[in-house]
Amino acid sequence: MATQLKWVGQSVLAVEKGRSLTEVLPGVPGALRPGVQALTFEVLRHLGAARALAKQLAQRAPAPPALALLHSALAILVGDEGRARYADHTLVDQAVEAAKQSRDTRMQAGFLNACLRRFLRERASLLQAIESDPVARWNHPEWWVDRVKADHPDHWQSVLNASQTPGPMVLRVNRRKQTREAYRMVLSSQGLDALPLGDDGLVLTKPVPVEQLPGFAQGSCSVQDGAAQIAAGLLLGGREWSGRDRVLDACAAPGGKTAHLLEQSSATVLALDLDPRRCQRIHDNLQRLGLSAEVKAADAALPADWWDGQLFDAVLLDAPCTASGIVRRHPDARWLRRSSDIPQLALIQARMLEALWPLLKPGGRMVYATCSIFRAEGADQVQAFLARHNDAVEQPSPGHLLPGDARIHGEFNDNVSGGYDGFFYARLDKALP
Ligand SMILES: C[S@@+](CC[C@H](N)C(=O)[O-])C[C@H]1O[C@@H](n2cnc3c(N)ncnc32)[C@H](O)[C@@H]1O
Repeated sequence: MATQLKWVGQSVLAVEKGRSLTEVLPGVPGALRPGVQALTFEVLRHLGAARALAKQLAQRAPAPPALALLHSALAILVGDEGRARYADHTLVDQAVEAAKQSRDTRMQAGFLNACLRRFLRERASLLQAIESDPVARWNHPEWWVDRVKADHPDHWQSVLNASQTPGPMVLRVNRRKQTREAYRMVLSSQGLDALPLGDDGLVLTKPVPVEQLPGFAQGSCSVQDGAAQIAAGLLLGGREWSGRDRVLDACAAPGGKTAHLLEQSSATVLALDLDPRRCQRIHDNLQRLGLSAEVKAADAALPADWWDGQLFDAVLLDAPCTASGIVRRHPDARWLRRSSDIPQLALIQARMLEALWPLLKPGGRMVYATCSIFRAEGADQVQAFLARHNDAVEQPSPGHLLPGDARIHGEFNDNVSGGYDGFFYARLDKALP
């Protein structure tokens, strides 16, 4: 366990320095990676409390590598999963061993030992001392807590709590290969229980590695949260689509929603993404699922560079955003983001909406989506767009889906478990002249 903790400390240090776990985790030795990932997620979910406790325990902070290890051990000691998995004294012993394993932290092993043992002795009073600190209480940066309060005054606590719970593993059944019910039976025959969600979704009662999913390599299903699975039906619902219909998926990589559009319709899809490496992932996903689309690496906000001049029947704009809705799956995001990211991203989203609206046929439809809970990237963005375009007609849409409590979302709520990621959806139809 000491070696695992050493890697956890290094991963947390990398996040504290501004690197994302998606970049960092591939550097962890393969055999250790699943355990290190699970523990690092646990640490990041309790980093606010751990930082506040470390300040109580050490008047002068040690060098960053030792501080990251101290934060890691404290976060595991206060987190529910860590407490369930390890006896307190074992964890402290192993954290001290971890410190001894690295040149960067070896000199601080004694200091770490003293801080952690003091925490065990004085746990109740130390936890009381940090109680009124919002960052320690909610384990998100203060600006984030304030923003969620302002944007969702009736639900802010449940939204912040939802970020502390790992999301369920949700599959999207490839309806071109089999019905959802048929695939559910196949899963069940292999001892995997799942409940239906939305049009094509199955929520596994217990997550498994994708290699254990029957037919995964042959394209029977994909892994995609229930909230992300709403896009295709919202864009395509209520009419038939043939190969003559042209659909643009403007920010498509890695191709989750592109594939769902193709599984649900025969429309001709153009999938764009700015990042050529991520475009390769669209190709790979479509190939595995037995689907095809035209894929282009291009800037959606600059149609002059890639558009052939033919109007689209439908446009999906799944815009780049803060990803504030999916923090339960990416617990590093809250510590990496800055509040200034919100207006910057909102400006990019507004530019994309402006650039793509003229490419839509009169009578055509656009779905604007972000995996964000912030209103500036959702409801406010769309209201501003509607004020600028009197040919845009807002259709019934889910609006802001909040993680952890989707029961508040009326007619779009088929999510009895409340298990969606946070998302925003608006469907805008272009009026006929
Ligand atoms: C939320 S992700 C899309 C997820 C995707 N729709 C799916 O369901 O798998 C946003 C994507 O937008 C891409 N992107 C960012 N700026 C862009 C731009 N100016 N033009 C096109 N794509 C862009 C990013 O590379 C990223 O892949």
